[in-house]
Amino acid sequence: MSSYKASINQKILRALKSLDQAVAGMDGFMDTKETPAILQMIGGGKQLSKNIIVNSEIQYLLENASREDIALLVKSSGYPEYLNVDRLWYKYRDQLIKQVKQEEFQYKNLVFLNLKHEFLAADAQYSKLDGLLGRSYAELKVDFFKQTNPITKLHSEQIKAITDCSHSTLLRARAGSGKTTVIKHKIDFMIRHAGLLPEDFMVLAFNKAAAKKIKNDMQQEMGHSTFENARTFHSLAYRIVKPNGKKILFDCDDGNNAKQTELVASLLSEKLDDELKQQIYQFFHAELESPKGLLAQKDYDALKINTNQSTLKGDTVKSQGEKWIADFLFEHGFSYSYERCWYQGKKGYYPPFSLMVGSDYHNVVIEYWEIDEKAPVRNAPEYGGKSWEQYRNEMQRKRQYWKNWNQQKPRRQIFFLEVSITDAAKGRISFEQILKKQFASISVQVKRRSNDQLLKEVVKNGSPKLAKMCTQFISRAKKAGKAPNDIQQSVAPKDKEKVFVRLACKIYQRYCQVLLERNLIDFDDLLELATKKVNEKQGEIELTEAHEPDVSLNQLIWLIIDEYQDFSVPFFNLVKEIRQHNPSLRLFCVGDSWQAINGFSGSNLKYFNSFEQYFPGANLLDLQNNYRSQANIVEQGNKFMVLEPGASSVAKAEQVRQPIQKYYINRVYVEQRKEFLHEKHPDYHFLSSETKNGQKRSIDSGCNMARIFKLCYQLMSQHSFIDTQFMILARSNYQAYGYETLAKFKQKLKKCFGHKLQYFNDFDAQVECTTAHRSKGKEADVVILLNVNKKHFPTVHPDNQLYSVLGVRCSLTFKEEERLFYVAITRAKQKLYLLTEEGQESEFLDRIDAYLYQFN
Ligand SMILES: Nc1ncnc2c1ncn2[C@@H]1O[C@H](COP(=O)(O)OP(=O)(O)OP(=O)(O)O)[C@@H](O)[C@H]1O
Repeated sequence: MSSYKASINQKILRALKSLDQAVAGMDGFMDTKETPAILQMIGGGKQLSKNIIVNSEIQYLLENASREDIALLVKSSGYPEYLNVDRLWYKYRDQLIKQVKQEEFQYKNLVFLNLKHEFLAADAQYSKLDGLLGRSYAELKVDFFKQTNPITKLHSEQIKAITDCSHSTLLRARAGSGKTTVIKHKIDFMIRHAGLLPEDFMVLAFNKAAAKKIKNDMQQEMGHSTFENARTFHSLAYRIVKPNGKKILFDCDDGNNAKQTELVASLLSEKLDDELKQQIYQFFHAELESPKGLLAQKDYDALKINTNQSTLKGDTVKSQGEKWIADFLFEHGFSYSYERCWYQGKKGYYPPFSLMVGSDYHNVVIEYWEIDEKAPVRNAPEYGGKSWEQYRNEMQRKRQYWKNWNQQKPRRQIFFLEVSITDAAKGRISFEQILKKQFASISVQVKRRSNDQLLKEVVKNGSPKLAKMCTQFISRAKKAGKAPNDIQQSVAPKDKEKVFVRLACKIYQRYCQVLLERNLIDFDDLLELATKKVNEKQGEIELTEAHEPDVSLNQLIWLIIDEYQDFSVPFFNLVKEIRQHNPSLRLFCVGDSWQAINGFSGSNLKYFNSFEQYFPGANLLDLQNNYRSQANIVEQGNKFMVLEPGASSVAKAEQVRQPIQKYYINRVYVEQRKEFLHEKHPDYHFLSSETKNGQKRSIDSGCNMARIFKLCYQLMSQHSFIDTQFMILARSNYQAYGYETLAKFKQKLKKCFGHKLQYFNDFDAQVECTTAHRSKGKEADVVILLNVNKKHFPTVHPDNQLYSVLGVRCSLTFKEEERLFYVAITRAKQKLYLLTEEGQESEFLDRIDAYLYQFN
């Protein structure tokens, strides 16, 4: 018999004995030494009827055992024969239930009375009773909450978390399950029932906006006007360190490291000897090594499909072959447009390179083919989802397109040059010779620009990017506790990575020196200094500013951490140090392992997955329901993450089930023919132009942005402008042309609505344009996700390979991209639109049910 079953049987027998005696009219008894103490506890000083304990056992029996079970058990256990099970069962059952209910009611009232007056003290006592009583104490607290908040809409699973008082708790829950809601109600509840003050709590959020929202909601929604203490880790560290005299190297405590990047950029330019210039050139010239063999096949495939190569000019292209062409053109002074749109009917065709050679219009087009047409073995392009035959047919169509073009436009001839993987097979030098011959065949002589000129331009174009990469390198190295020398001594990386690591270490060394010389500290230093100071002062640290209520680290009662899945080494060290000196500080962490998306800033899921290891004796709680989104969105989110460990979510929101809609952006037609366009034309607002020297010219050739604006406009117009909240999400801030920030994108989108703008209640408040990363914790009725294309979702940035000495792995990056997509799609309450391009669909789209729609 399993030990579980044995313990149940024992419980039944014990209850049976009590039942027997209760029926015999005896006062209930319990042969345990603890009894008086327990009764004392429940009664809060008063002695309660012993029957309460006994009755809870009887109730257990009545609820858990059938008559047959009992008879069997009695027989097998050699229980006194005078016990007549039938008599007990039928004659006294109802009477006993009534009695039990009545006594339970009294008991509950007493417990509630104590909880009401002194929740924490009572809780400390009662929590020990769990297991001895008929039902769990946590459930009893849920009843208490409901009695004191009769009109609450909160679910029992949420109330359990709200009333939980464990020393360390991790609340695990998926998107939209009400984690933030629990935090707010927990503080509110404890203020009302545990006699705590707003300043007894500190909430740590992962960005400034989230901290501000919690603070505002606590003040306005929950009515605790003096609640101030919701902040980011960096703000906490700042308040601990109070770095008088030292200047802090950041703009805000929001992970925005613009000032740090600026400093690194200045170091890059001030130390620019010839050797460094050469190294920078070498870095941008080298292509990323294929990590085949170092990665599992699946990860390698994902990397190949989803990575770009950066070029000497500073843009990104899709393959190594394209990079070689781009660099060749750059080194030989050709300016090119990458993936310019040429129309095939209403559909766009985007050959990789369009050039103007000795002409004022694009007259040379270069294609790079990813198959070997002549090889006997018909290998399909390695990645791209097309068979050899499909690819070949497409090549033929494209060739025909240029033939037709030249026949139809004899005065605007296009030279169509083709190179392929066959030409690339013998390496870069041989490939460049072939390109030279191609140009010679159309009578264009090519000449390499001077070294000086090339170095100057590459350094100028590449420095901003390199500065960002070095900043990232420095920050990762610091978080990993590695000094420049440690890194240089570790295993030598390969080629491009080697050039980068050498360069980055040089800058890192200089960066540390400059910080010392200029008395500066950065984000990472700040957290380290904070931990040291808590140690030195043994936690006796005041956090407050003039107008705020006093908050001292050692007097805090509850530390609440939101988005705990993004916890990192420096955060853990700081929390551990604070608790060292305030050991009774309760820790309540909430998070979702499916939403861990901050690996790039050093967060590590180990703190979430092994919570009990880091906080021994911890209590783990779960929320299963999703209250935000309509059922289909919840189910598609679950489906997308099906291979990830952990429970999925159950839809609870009462909204109409609707399909997820997918749109091809390249099927949106925007009128751009001058003869049809005038200010009143409906498409006019979607186009973008700039005026230079009095001349108006389009900045959106191919109307790539116009299509996005038009589709967003059309989709948003399906909903009420008065009260709908819209969220437009992009993988990164960069869009295109003049819309290099999402703020600018929003300004333009606003203009697209023309006179219809008046129908919005407040366009700026109702429409949010942001990145998938920044959308975490937010929600909207309607979400439009842009660019659900290859190389965007997922963006497995090839640069990640450059940080492998610091433990960064492509496979981990890919997982993080999946989680980012999950975050993005689960922001939607009612409607989710996914915008993609035909032929460029993200592989993520295959993993959810999204249906293709189109506007006419
Ligand atoms: N019991 C409930 N009944 C109805 N709505 C609820 C309930 N709990 C939370 N909500 C609502 O569900 C939505 C999601 O809640 P909340 O933002 O707290 O979830 P979350 O777990 O923090 O989400 P995420 O992790 O995705 O940021 C909010 O609109 C909130 O008001």
